[in-house]
Amino acid sequence: MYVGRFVVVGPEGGAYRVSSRSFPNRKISEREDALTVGPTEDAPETDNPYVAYNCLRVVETPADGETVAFGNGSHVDPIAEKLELGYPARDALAESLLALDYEKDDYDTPRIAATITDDGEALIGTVRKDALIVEPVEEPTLVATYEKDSPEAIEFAAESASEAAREAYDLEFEHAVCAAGVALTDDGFETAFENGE
Ligand SMILES: NC(=O)c1ncn([C@@H]2O[C@H](COP(=O)(O)O)[C@@H](O)[C@H]2O)c1NC=O
Repeated sequence: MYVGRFVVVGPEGGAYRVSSRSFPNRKISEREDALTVGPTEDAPETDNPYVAYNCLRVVETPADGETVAFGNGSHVDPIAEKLELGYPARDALAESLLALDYEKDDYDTPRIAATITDDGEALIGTVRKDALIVEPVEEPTLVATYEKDSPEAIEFAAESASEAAREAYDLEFEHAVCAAGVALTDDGFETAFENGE
């Protein structure tokens, strides 16, 4: 089954996977406190505005905590910036998803996102053409751009960021390209990525 991009999130960590039929020549790289999706050296040029973006950011909040935000597009930046300003995660997700709205491409591709605070409060969200959903999760939960476009529980056993990236990459959905993983540890959030090399 092809579900496009997806996030998995639970109170202890999560992952974001790029699956793509149209733009498979992409990889994740690390830049300061962000993981970024971008083209590989051999990727054909494109003017599609939706295929290069920060997919995961760890930010410090005014309350001296850390929160991680991840998702499938440019909305990850305003979510992270609002968290840095002290917005509740629910509001940062809802406002940013609604402001940018679903993608104006041939598929009306939904925007999907998740946040986890360092006290283990996890939220999942999506904005589709017909809905805005932001809800708390207590167990690993998946939302994807296509087919599985409402949050649903999923078995996800990863116990570290690199295991999360690997497990998301290996999930039985078609056209895996790359994946980012995050895990909450005693020292804060650790992140990792998997480019299938
Ligand atoms: N975030 C991404 O990595 C991403 N990759 C592709 N898209 C959008 O989704 C459309 C369909 O892509 P695909 O056939 O690879 O699933 C693309 O034309 C593009 O507008 C994306 N936008 C949202 O998921």
